[in-house]
Amino acid sequence: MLLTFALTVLAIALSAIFFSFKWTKINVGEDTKLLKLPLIGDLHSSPLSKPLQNWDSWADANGPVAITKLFGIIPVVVLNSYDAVTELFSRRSHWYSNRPASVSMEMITDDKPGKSKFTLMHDYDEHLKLHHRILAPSLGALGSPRYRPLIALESKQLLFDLLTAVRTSPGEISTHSIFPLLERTQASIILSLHYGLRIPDCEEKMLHEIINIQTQITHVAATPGLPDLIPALRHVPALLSPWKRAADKLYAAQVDLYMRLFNHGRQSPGWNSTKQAIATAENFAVNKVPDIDIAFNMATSVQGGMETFPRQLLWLFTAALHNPSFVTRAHTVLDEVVGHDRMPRFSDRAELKFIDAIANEILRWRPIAPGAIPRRADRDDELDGIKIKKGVTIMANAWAIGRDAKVFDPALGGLGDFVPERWLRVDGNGEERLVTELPLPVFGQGRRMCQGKRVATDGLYMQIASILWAFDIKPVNDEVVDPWEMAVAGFMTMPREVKFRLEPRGTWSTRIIDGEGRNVEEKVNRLMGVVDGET
Ligand code: HEM
Repeated sequence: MLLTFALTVLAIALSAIFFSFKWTKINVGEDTKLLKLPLIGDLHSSPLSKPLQNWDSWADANGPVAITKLFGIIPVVVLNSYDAVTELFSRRSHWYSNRPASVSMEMITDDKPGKSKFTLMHDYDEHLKLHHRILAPSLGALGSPRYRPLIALESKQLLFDLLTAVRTSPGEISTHSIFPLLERTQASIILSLHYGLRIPDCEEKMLHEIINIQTQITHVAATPGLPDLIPALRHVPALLSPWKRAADKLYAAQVDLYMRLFNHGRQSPGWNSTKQAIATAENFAVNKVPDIDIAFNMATSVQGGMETFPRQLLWLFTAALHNPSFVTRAHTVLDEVVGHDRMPRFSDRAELKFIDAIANEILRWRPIAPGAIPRRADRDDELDGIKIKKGVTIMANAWAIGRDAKVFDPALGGLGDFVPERWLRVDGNGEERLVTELPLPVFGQGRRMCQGKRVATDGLYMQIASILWAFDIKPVNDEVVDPWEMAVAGFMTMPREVKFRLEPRGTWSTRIIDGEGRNVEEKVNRLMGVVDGET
């Protein structure tokens, strides 16, 4: 009891110091050092509205492996080159496949150190391997193509929703106003496939319930709290600990939501990832996997797919306003391959390499998680003469790796510029091919890399092809867009609000969208194996 009391007093004192420090920093003006990005924080002194502006010069000055101290106390190793990240996360993956300890993430899933129910934060042990195995049949090379028909149908509704927005309030189109439409599209794809749960419109109550929980979790993951600084605080009982009370409340809300979703998946007609996960767990696990464990495994995947994708796609509009020449080329290619009588399809993909080149360039140029999701070193090590201490946090700088001149040839276009052509090569037969050997660092690397990469790249192909087939993206009043302007959301960066004009490319495109973009629900139900009249 005495220990508890002492800890609480210490915590309150530290909390006061911590928050007064944060408050003072935040109120000193735009261009001073501020807490902006998780981990990257204020290391590189960029202005608040352009949080990555000085990140390139910081990485250049500090070399491929940089050791820095967050708040002057917490050491962080930043990997700024593809060679460095490949050496540690792929070749030495045995010691670099765990996340830094996150007491808060363990508290909000009511679990022990390294055992967060959230797959993303769990240590790489037999249990996590089982989680990966459970997801693989849905998200891996064999499973992910199942998503394509659904991605294609939801992209049709996306065009219909965008057209409706243009018709109802043409002057209001902006990255902020269309974000909910992109968010609905991705949520519907991911939730239909995980639980057989379609999201027909942006107002759907369940959509907002899920987003609300996800936002709270990302906030906890990206903003270390006092129990992360003083792990013993996790043992203070709820009665005395505001952190424990808040964590218990969030855990209870998650259990309630994830179990409802899990049961929906189990009971829905037709195939979905929940049913697949239950079957895989029965086949491979030595002991029965508790439902709650599978429910959190699904929820991690859902959050991975929903939070990232729409923010990444939003950069398409900024890129188009900043560098319209690629849109002109995309229109020419789409007109040749798809024409004006139908929407783009997955079967066009081999001839629409330029669309995949645009998708890859968006992921390279503006990786939404510029510092990826951090790892921890599990032994004392050394790289390029830099000593890495066991337990230290390691960050793969996806932003810098996408600008690594040893990997991406600057002769094909400035590495800070948006140049989709760098992803195309003419082979020995004179055929243009998509370059697949270059890395996409935004998905991470090694054993903990993104499990949903295929679903994400398939979605980008189809949604970019559909949007550019249907619309022209033009500036309002010749306004010049500054692509350095970004907002920070958890571990992610997204474009600041930009107004633009979304112009249908012709009556042919509006006619087809009006015809095919309505009543997607019925087709999705058929696809998902829902008998007419049932849901
Ligand atoms: C543009 C879209 C996406 C981006 C940028 C992205 C990015 C990431 C990153 C950076 C990681 C951590 C990688 C590492 O530590 O090396 C990750 C992990 C993960 N992602 Fe994604 N992701 C995307 C889409 C998706 C989708 C569509 C799904 C599923 C449907 C998904 C599921 C997951 C899962 C389950 C993990 C956890 C892997 C682990 O910790 O072992 N992601 N993602």
